[in-house]
Amino acid sequence: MTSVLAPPPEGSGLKPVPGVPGIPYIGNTLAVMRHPFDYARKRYEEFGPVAWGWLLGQRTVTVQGPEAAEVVLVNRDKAFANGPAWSYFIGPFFYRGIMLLDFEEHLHHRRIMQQAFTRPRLRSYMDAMAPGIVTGVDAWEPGYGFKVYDHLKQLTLDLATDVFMGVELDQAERDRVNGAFIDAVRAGTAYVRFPVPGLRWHRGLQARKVLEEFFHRHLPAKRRDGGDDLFAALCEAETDDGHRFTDEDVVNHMIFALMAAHDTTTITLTTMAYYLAKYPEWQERLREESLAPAARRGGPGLDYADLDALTGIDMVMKESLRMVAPVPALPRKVVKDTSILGFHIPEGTTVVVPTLTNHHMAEWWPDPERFDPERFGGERREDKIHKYAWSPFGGGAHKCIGLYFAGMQVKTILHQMLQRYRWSVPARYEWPLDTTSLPSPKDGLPVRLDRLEQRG
Ligand code: HEM
Repeated sequence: MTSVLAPPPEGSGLKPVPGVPGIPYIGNTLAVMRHPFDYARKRYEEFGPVAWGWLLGQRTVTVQGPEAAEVVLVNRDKAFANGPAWSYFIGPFFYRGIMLLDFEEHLHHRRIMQQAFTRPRLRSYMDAMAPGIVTGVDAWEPGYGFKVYDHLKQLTLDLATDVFMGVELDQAERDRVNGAFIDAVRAGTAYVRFPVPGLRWHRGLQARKVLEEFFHRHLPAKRRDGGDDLFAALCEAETDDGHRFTDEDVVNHMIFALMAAHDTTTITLTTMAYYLAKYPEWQERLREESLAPAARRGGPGLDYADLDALTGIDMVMKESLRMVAPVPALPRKVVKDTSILGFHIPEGTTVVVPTLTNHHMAEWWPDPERFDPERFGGERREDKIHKYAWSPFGGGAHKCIGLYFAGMQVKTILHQMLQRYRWSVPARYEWPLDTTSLPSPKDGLPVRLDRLEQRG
């Protein structure tokens, strides 16, 4: 039954937010998680861009389309806060990560962190990352049933240890830290959200302790010796007016950055691999493009300067991020009464920008279910229809600080995959995408992987 979220203040001229809330607390959570696209479409047809319902135990307003996304993400009114919204999911494990800070404090940290993502820094991360990518991809064993998602997840995790931490670890310590990191990430999606020994939430809390102890132990040497890794960069980062991170800040930001970078990059690469398997003509086109810098230089490597020339990979990456946004929804808590597109939004409400489904709205994207990288190319540039139509990296003050890093890492890995292997899936294969947490293929994306003879 339709009901309104809250009556707008008299004389405000605002409209109440409509919706079908469902059973209190439970609401439509299962439908949203299992069938996000159908659910979003139906809701939009019935209520338009702003509607409410119970979601994950909270009164939640979901805003659809780029116009409403812009209001929330740009946040001119400072009415939408990240910390209280994201903390509900990941707070105990990613405590004081930059995405969980707000307003002045967030800006202060962001200005310092920006120093770790400058062009020269990115260039040196890329140099540090390249050998690990070559070795990691080259070690894959061709054959049938090669699980792309699982292998990419392992590769990006190994790279995170090298490029993010820059600490020499023996295998046992590497496994211990990687295991703790995986437990911390998993804990966010625990059903039992309090510490019962042996269950996810408890393991997440234990993992947080392991990670804190690890980074604190290595911090003095990092501060002293520096390096080409993100850990060193955060230790050294300093704004023009002399602000730096404390030891606590560095540890909190490292733990958060590992999480922010790992699954997102893995999902992007897996989606690209999936569509390139389904559309072999695109795979061949990208392979030719990838072989060009290799032929020029006489080796399979890639320079930072080569990245811009990989226009096909860039279009496929953008289209893959449109088809499957790795961060499917951006939650915010309303910290003072405000409005979105003329609707009254009371303090205390949770607001969600559903990036995953926004990218499939027929109102903004022609033939949205079609994989069509050319929509990002030449004259078409369909993303230009609205600044927030394509927003896999979010927007506003919290826009992904690692987006260039992500582009660099994704393109470098794909470049190596294209030169070494051809991969394919059976003609009618459709991947079973799990959307109950961050999107990922339930079957790990099994492909037939064939090794190519190296040219050049
Ligand atoms: C394709 C890969 C990636 C995607 C799709 C992605 C997506 C996002 C999104 C949507 C946000 C904004 C969340 C919000 O507004 O609530 C975000 C924030 C962030 N991302 Fe990424 N990300 C990616 C890769 C990375 C990488 C590689 C790094 C680090 C090297 C990174 C570090 C961060 C950080 C630190 C924030 C918080 C920024 C802030 O709050 O100021 N991300 N990311």
